[in-house]
Amino acid sequence: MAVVGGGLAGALLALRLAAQGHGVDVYERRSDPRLGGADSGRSINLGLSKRGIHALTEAGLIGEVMAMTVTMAGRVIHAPDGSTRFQPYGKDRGEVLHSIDRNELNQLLLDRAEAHPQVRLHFGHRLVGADKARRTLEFETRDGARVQAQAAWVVGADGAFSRARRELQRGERADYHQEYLEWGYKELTLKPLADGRSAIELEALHVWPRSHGLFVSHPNRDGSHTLTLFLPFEGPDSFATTRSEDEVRALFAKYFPDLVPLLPQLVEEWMAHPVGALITTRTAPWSRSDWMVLVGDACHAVYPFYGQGMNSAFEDCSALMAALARHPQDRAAAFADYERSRRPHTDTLAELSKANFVELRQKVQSPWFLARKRLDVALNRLLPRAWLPLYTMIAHTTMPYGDALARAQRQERILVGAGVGALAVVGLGAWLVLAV
Ligand SMILES: Cc1cc2nc3c(=O)[nH]c(=O)nc-3n(C[C@H](O)[C@H](O)[C@H](O)COP(=O)(O)OP(=O)(O)OC[C@H]3O[C@@H](n4cnc5c(N)ncnc54)[C@H](O)[C@@H]3O)c2cc1C
Ligand SMILES: NC(=O)C1=CN([C@@H]2O[C@H](COP(=O)(O)OP(=O)(O)OC[C@H]3O[C@@H](n4cnc5c(N)ncnc54)[C@H](OP(=O)(O)O)[C@@H]3O)[C@@H](O)[C@H]2O)C=CC1
Ligand SMILES: Nc1ccccc1C(=O)C[C@H](N)C(=O)O
Repeated sequence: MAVVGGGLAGALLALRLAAQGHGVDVYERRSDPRLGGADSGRSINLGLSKRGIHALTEAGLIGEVMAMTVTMAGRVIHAPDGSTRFQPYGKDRGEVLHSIDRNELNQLLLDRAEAHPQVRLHFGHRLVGADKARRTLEFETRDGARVQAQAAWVVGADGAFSRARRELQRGERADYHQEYLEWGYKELTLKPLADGRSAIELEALHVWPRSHGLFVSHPNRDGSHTLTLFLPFEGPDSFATTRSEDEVRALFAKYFPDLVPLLPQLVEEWMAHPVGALITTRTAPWSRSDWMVLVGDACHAVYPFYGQGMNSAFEDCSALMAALARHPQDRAAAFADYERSRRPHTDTLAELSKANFVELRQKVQSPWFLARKRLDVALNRLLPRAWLPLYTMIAHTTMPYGDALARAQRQERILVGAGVGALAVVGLGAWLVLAV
């Protein structure tokens, strides 16, 4: 069988399938990232949380992966006046996120996959076509040659701009919805101090929320942080209007003055680094007969603001493996079962990811929002089984995303009901006092 895409989900799934006895050919468009080189990917680092941890545990890799991470105990919010405020990610040190370099993680997964005798990796192979009737895939290699491969069945794990999805849907009654965010992103590096210490709190995700831009940073083990600036593509103070050195300096002086002394290479990095686009996709079906099935961003790309893209892609691998185990004799039924049980929840994740953009940009500075967060954590400490904040359920449990949202909405209704009740009691009390 074949896996298209040797990224995060593709490499993990290859390993899991090989462990079940499948012979797996992995086709990856890039050259081998372990050899370095220009197209070995960007330096994005990612927040690993419970769902990803669970899937990596199933694959027996969690020990090695954890050794590559930096703990993020909470968010540090940087206000425009330079003051900071810490918001923990959960009720205790067990409820944290883990920052990991995507390239390092990908390389580890590829190493482990390649070490399995049942796995063969083919780099520099870009999927360009598929013949569903003949069960063949067509790839373009680095030198522009076309090669064909026969595959008993195929997993499309080729990311947000998936070619496998396009091929799966060709000539079918299929849905595809893609939404672009009007904001793009650019990565910058906040280097460690001369003595190797981090210039800002290491064990946290940092956020600089502004009306017109948002910086988020993930820590690295060497004390540096990868900063991601989210900014509108067009309009005033946008990527379109920030092109010259003076424009870059002016943007930072206006919105992020506290970052300027920490980024001596700001202008050089700004000029050298690309602006990335962000999309949300929804698609159906996720599979075709017993031949092809999609996982990860290929079937549900989400905005990165909840930090769940990779985690949900890894969770897909677990869900697909479980569905295959439930239907050992009927792969088509396994694919359909996987999609049925999973798609409503990844649809919910897409909405949650959009909502967290608003939370990070606007809400995190509101006193009302912060009080509400604190109440959530306090109730969770008091009633650890009965009361679970939404963030806790998404980041620190494997509860299906849709169930987590429904439960959070029920809790919200209880809180509103209790608030209205409390107000009514106070009001009644006041009336009685006045009436006597
Ligand atoms: C700025 C940013 C921050 C993020 N932060 C987080 C975070 O904190 N936590 C989190 O969980 N997620 C995060 N994500 C999301 C995460 O990166 C993705 O969800 C994750 O990489 C998806 O994994 P995947 O295996 O589905 O796809 P990918 O990891 O993209 O792998 C797809 C692979 O397929 C290959 N490929 C593509 N086309 C072809 C083709 N035609 N033929 C062969 N191979 C092909 C690609 O080269 C790639 O290697 C973030 C994303 C961004 C952009
Ligand atoms: N949800 C999201 O919005 C995002 C998710 N991601 C995820 O992270 C993964 C890796 O990220 P990264 O290495 O930065 O990926 P890139 O942004 O470098 O994209 C990888 C490839 O996808 C194709 N591509 C990029 N943008 C578009 C577009 N607008 N329309 C069509 N094709 C496009 C290009 O292929 P070609 O050169 O052949 O044209 C590009 O080389 C992605 O595969 C994706 O799954 C990444 C960015 C955004
Ligand atoms: N990975 C990201 C990339 C960009 C923006 C935010 C994130 C986050 O993970 C935010 C985190 N989940 C938070 O809620 O604080």
